Amino acid sequence: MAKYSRVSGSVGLITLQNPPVNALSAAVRQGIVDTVERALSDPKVKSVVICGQNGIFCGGADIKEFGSNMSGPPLVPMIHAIEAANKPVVAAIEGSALGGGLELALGCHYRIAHSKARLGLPEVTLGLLPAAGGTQRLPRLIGVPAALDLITTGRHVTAAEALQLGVVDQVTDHSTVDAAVKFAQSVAGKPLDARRISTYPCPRPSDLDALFEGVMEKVRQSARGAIAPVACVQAVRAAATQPYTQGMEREKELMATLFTSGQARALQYCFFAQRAVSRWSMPNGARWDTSKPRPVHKAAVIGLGTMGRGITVALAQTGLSVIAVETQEKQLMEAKQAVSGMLERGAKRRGVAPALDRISYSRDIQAVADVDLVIEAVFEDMGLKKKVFQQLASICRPGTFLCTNTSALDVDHLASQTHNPELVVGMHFFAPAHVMKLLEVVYGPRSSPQAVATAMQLGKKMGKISVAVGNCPGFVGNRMLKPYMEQAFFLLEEGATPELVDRALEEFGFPMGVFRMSDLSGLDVGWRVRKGDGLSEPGAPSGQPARIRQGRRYSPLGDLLCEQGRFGQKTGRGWYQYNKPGSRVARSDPWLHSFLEGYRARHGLVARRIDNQEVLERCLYALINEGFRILEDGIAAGPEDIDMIYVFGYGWPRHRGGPMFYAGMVGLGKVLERLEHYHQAHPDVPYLKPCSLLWRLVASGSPPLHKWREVIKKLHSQL
Ligand SMILES: CCCCCCCCCCCCCC(=O)CC(=O)SCCNC(=O)CCNC(=O)[C@H](O)C(C)(C)COP(=O)(O)OP(=O)(O)OC[C@H]1O[C@@H](n2cnc3c(N)ncnc32)[C@H](O)[C@@H]1OP(=O)(O)O
Ligand SMILES: NC(=O)C1=CN([C@@H]2O[C@H](COP(=O)(O)OP(=O)(O)OC[C@H]3O[C@@H](n4cnc5c(N)ncnc54)[C@H](O)[C@@H]3O)[C@@H](O)[C@H]2O)C=CC1
Repeated sequence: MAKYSRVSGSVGLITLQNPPVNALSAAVRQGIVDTVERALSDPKVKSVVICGQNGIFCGGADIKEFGSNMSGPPLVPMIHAIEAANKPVVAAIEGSALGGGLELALGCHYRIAHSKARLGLPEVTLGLLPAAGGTQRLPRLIGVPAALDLITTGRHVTAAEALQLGVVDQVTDHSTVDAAVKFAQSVAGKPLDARRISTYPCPRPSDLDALFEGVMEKVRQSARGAIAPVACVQAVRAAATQPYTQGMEREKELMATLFTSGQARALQYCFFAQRAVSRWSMPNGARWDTSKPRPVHKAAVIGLGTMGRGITVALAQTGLSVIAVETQEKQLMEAKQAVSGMLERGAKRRGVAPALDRISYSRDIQAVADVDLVIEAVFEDMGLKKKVFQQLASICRPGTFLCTNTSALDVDHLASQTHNPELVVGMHFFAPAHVMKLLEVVYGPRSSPQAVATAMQLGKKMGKISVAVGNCPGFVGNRMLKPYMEQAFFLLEEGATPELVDRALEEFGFPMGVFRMSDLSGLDVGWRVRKGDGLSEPGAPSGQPARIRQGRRYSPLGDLLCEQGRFGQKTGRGWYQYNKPGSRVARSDPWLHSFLEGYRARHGLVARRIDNQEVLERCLYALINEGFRILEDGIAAGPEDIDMIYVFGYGWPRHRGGPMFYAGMVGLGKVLERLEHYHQAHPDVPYLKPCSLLWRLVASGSPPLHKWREVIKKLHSQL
C-alpha cells in the first residue's frame, strides 16, 4: 500500500506502507501508481516526495512474490512514469534503499538521504540483476567502474559514500521527510530535463574493452560458478555501449534467464533460511520466542590457542569485557601479541579505536570468578576438558553459563562435571573465529532454554549466523564431514588423485577441495581423533586387516601420511607439497602419486578411471545422506539449519543453496537411486546406505523442502 497526503500546501507526500521493510509487493506498486497519478493530476500539488513508513525507505522487490504468479503493475513502466513526470519527484531515503527501492529512487528527480541510511543494489546476492533500470541508470549517474562495483558485489554503501559517488544529492542528520519536503518546495516549477537519468549519456571510459575484460575475469574467478555476477557485467556493458532503450532490452533479456534459474532459487532460499535459523526450537518444545536470554557483559575465554584468540577478539569487538586465560607463559605472550594485532587490523578496517583495554589476561583460572559466561577452548582432550569444567564449576559464581568450543566431544558429559548442567552448552566457532560467520550452539539433554537463548543471542551480537543443534559426535557440520572425507580417501584408493578430487569439488563451487582444505587445517587434527577412537595405530591396530576397522571399510591413507610427518601446510608437505612450511601455494607432489601407486599395489587395488560425476556423487551424496540421518535423529530441527551450517561454515557454494536444498534440486529420487547404486558396489561402507528418512521422503512423493518437517514429525511419531 501507499498512503497519500498533501503537506505544506503544495507537496504531494507518498508513503510506502508494507512492514517490515516496505517491500514493493503488488499492492505497494499499485499504491505508487495510483498516488503518483493523483499527485500529478492535482493542480495544487507542485512537487512530490516519496518516503517509506517506520524509518525505512524500501527494501526492494518483495522476494516472497518471486516464486508465485507476479501480478500488479510492473516496476519498469512505473519508474518510467515517475521519471517522465512534469513535477519534481524527490525520494526521501531513511533506513535502507535497496534493490528495487534504490531503482525507484533513481527514477526520482532528486534523492535526499538520512546520514544513517544504507543504499545498494544487492540483487546479485539473490541470483538476479537490478532489472528495473538499475543496470542502465546507475552507470549513467556515477560512471561505469563505480556502478560495476556496486552492481556486481551487491554491497550496501553508507549515505556519505552515496553522496561522494553522486548517488544522492543531499544528506541530512535531521528529519529526512522534512528536508525532502522543503527541498521539493524549492525545486517546484524548475526544469526537469537535466534530472532524468535515463536521458544522460553513459560516460565511456577510453579503455572500455580492457576495463570490461578485467572486470569479467575478476568476477568469473570470485563467482565460483555463480551466473548472476557475470550477467550483471553484461548488462552494465550494454549501458556503456548502447542507447538506453536497447540497454533496457538487454537488461530484461538477461533478467529473464536469471529469474527462472536454479541459482536464483537457491540464493533466495538462503536469504530466508539465514533468517529462519534464528527461530530455533528444541525437541523438548523450548523455542526462541518463549525463552528469555540473560544479558552477557563480561565473558572469559580459557585456552588461547588458534580458537581462543579469535574468540577473544570477536567478544571484545562486540563490546564485552573479556578475561583471557592461558596456562602456558609462552603461549600467553604470543596470544597477547596476536590478539592485539587482530584487534588493531580490524579497528583500522572499520575506522574505530581497537578494543585492547576490554581484555585482561591471566595465567590463573581463578580470574574468571565474576564473569557471566565462559567459553572453554583448550586442547581437544576429554580428560583435560573435564578437569577445566570441574574447576569452573567451583570457581564461577552461581548462574554463570559454561560453554565449550569442542568440535566433536560430548557436551553432556562435560555438563555432568558441573553442579548446574542446565547452564552448559556448546559454542562451536569456526576458524578463524573472529572472521567465520558460523556458530553452532549445541544443546545437551539437560541444557536449559535460557542457556541456549543466551548463547544464540550472544552469537547474534557477535555478528554470527547462530544455529542451534543437538548433541552428538561432531554435531551437524563435522558429523557430515566424516562420510564426505571418507569417500574422498576411498576414491584415492580406487584410482583418483587429490588433484582430480579437488578439481571436481572446486568446479562445483567449493573454495577449496577436500584435500587442499585438509592440508590447510592440518592432517594431524583428524589423526589425533582417529587415534582416540582406536582407529589408527602405526601398522594398523593389532588383529585388524589394514583396510577394515570395526567391521567396515577403512582407509589408513591419512594416517600413513601423518606417520611420515606430512601434516599439510604447516610441515610443507601433505596431500600436496609447498615451497616451505606455512606456505599456501599447493603444488602437485610426485612423491604422493608414487606413494598412492605403491599403496594400491600393496593392497592389490587396480586403479580405474574416475570422473567428476563419480567424485561429486560419492562425496556429496554420502554427506547429504548423513544430513538426512541428522534430521531423522532430531539433531537439526530442519533442513535450513543444515544448509546454513554448510554455507557459512564449510564453503558450500551459496548459489547451490546448501546440501539439503541441493538434494531437492537434484531430485530426492535420483539421490536415493545413486546412493543405492554406490552402496551395492561398496556394501562395506554404511555411509552409502540410504537412510530411512530419504526413503520415506521419496515414498511420500519427494515433497518440497519446506514440507520435510511434516514427514519427519510423522516418522518420529511412529518410532
Ligand atoms: C519468464 C520470466 C521473466 C522474468 C522477468 C522478471 C522481471 C521481473 C522484474 C522485477 C524487477 C525487480 C528488480 C528488483 O526490484 C529486484 C529486487 O529488489 S530484489 C530485492 C533486493 N532487496 C534486498 O535484497 C534487500 C533484502 N533485505 C535486506 O537486506 C534486509 O532485510 C534489510 C537491510 C532491508 C533490513 O534488515 P533487518 O532490519 O536486519 O531485517 P531482516 O533482514 O531481518 O528482515 C526483516 C524481515 O523482512 C523480510 N524481508 C526483508 N527484505 C525483504 C524483501 N525485499 N522482500 C520480502 N521480505 C523481505 C525478511 O525476510 C525478514 O522476515 P523473516 O520472516 O524474518 O524472513
Ligand atoms: N582449530 C580449529 O580449527 C578448531 C578447533 N576447535 C576446538 O577448539 C578447541 C581448541 O582448539 P585450538 O585452538 O585449535 O587448540 P590449540 O592447541 O591451538 O590451543 C589450545 C590452547 O589451550 C591451552 N590450554 C591447555 N590447557 C589449558 C588450561 N587448563 N587452561 C588454560 N589454557 C589451557 C594450551 O596451552 C593452548 O594454548 C578444541 O576443543 C578444538 O577441537 C573448534 C573449531 C575449530
